[in-house]
Amino acid sequence: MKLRGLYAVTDSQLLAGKFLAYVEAALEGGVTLLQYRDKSSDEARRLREAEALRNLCERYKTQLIINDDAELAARLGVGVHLGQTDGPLAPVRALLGHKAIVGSTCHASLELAEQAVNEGASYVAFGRFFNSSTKPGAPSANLELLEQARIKLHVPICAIGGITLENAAPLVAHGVDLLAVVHGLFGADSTAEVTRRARAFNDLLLIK
Ligand SMILES: Cc1ncc(COP(=O)(O)OP(=O)(O)O)c(N)n1
Ligand SMILES: Cc1nc(C(=O)O)sc1CCOP(=O)(O)O
Ligand SMILES: [Mg+2]
Repeated sequence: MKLRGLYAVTDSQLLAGKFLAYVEAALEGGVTLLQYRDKSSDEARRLREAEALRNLCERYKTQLIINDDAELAARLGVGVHLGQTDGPLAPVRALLGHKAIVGSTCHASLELAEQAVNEGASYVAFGRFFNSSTKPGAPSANLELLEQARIKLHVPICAIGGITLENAAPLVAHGVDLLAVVHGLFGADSTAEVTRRARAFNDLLLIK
């Protein structure tokens, strides 16, 4: 299966009080991957919310990815996204099996990306490409990196960090398959606007 499209990433603060309504609005507009990103240590809430997202994703035929937490991903039978400080990829690939989606943060490094692919990553994520209010301190990446990545790597390429409808087109033109977005999708003032934005991201990626 070729991974290409909008990669919606949740944010617990931004979505407080409207979590499932906004996520469903995004799914309504079309989401290829949905990442549950919750940096809290409230395990009971994390399990509850992740289960609710898995049910929603099943209804919309969207793939759920859990950020950071391979154990939770294994428990739910879904994918996982790991950063450079979230532990090694190979044992997680072994835990989740060959069909699971396992993503890896590679910042602006082709070397990290090649290593991730060798360890079994399903996609590699580069960023941040623009200023991000969600993660202002993330290291920055640029468009030239994407051209080299497109030539060297044979897995889907994900871009993240400050992506909006206004600045995403050059990323797509430089070969990005997955646009990972928090604020540019969920920082909307209505569910209707979230759905409109999701559709517009898909239009940018020429996805029906
Ligand atoms: C799609 C995607 N790309 C990058 C990240 C960042 O992962 P990481 O560096 O582990 O940082 P946290 O998100 O865990 O704070 C991501 N989550 N998703
Ligand atoms: C979670 C995350 N990781 C990043 C990286 O560069 O690795 S940037 C980022 C935040 C993405 O949120 P927004 O779309 O609101 O900028
Ligand atoms: Mg992480």
